[in-house]
Amino acid sequence: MSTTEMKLVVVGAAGRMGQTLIRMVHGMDGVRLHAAVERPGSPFIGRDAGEIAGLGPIGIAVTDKPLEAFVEAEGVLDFTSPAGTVEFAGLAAQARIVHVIGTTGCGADDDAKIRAAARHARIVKSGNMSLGVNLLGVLTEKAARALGPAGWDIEILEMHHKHKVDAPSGTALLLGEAAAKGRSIALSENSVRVRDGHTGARPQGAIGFATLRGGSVIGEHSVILAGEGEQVTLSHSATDRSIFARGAVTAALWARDQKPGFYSMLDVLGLD
Ligand SMILES: NC(=O)C1=CN([C@@H]2O[C@H](COP(=O)(O)OP(=O)(O)OC[C@H]3O[C@@H](n4cnc5c(N)ncnc54)[C@H](OP(=O)(O)O)[C@@H]3O)[C@@H](O)[C@H]2O)C=CC1
Ligand SMILES: O=C(O)C1=N[C@H](C(=O)O)C[C@H](O)C1
Repeated sequence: MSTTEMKLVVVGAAGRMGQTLIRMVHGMDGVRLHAAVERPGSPFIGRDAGEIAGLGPIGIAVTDKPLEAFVEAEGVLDFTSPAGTVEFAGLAAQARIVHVIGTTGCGADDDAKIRAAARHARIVKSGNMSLGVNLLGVLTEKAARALGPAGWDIEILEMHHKHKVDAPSGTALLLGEAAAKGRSIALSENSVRVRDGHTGARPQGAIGFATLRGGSVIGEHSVILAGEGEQVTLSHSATDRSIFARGAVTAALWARDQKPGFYSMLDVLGLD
């Protein structure tokens, strides 16, 4: 068990999650902000990370040199974009450090590269870092298993702020995977992600997704289990982004003492 403060780098430091992470790392025991990174050409390069996050100056200027930041650090907190995350995973592997990935919308090629980086980096990746959503995933798996493969239809509904660029959300997909696991089926072969026009009747056993976007909603997710004459809804509401940042820092501290590999928040939280 490590006893010194863990030195963490926040990438995407000026983003919604980047700023939340800087405030969380600044206020938490056992961790210290080592560096803050944005892409070359960003107007935030050279500015004080604390000022951007609303803390006032903390003496850490935002840099566009991630590898220089990583080699002297122990972990990186990454809520950026799929392309950024693939690049940062390679650099975290070179630096042999922890890489906590909250970025959503990664494709199969991105995920293959991230898993390759996990030969040398300790990577924790999850579509949602909050305790509540990971508990909801466990409950969804149990409910899907208990209700059996047919008879009850599963629909996953999510709503997020108008700036979100990927759909369905990483959380919706995490919940879909949990439902599929409970039913012992592959989500990729049993999901309906879009409906429009004359769709025909609902395929039996499908897991459906519906996406809403608008305003400043941080994250709303419902798993609707629809039977004949009755319906069960399991849901989670995020009211503050600090739930994701707290989970990410918890994951970094946990991964510090693990072997290189690819882990999820279920491993971190002991829920698997
Ligand atoms: N797993 C979880 O618990 C959560 C996951 N998320 C996910 O985190 C991601 C970020 O969300 P959010 O903070 O709202 O988004 P923002 O757009 O507010 O922030 C993203 C930041 O990352 C920067 N960035 C993107 N690509 C790169 C790159 N290649 N190199 C360096 N910096 C880069 C952006 O810079 P620029 O503006 O220049 O592109 C921006 O500053 C999304 O994928 C979102 O779904 C969000 C909340 C919780
Ligand atoms: O983009 C967001 O904001 C969020 N993204 C994650 C997702 O795609 O599920 C997690 C959270 O819901 C907020």
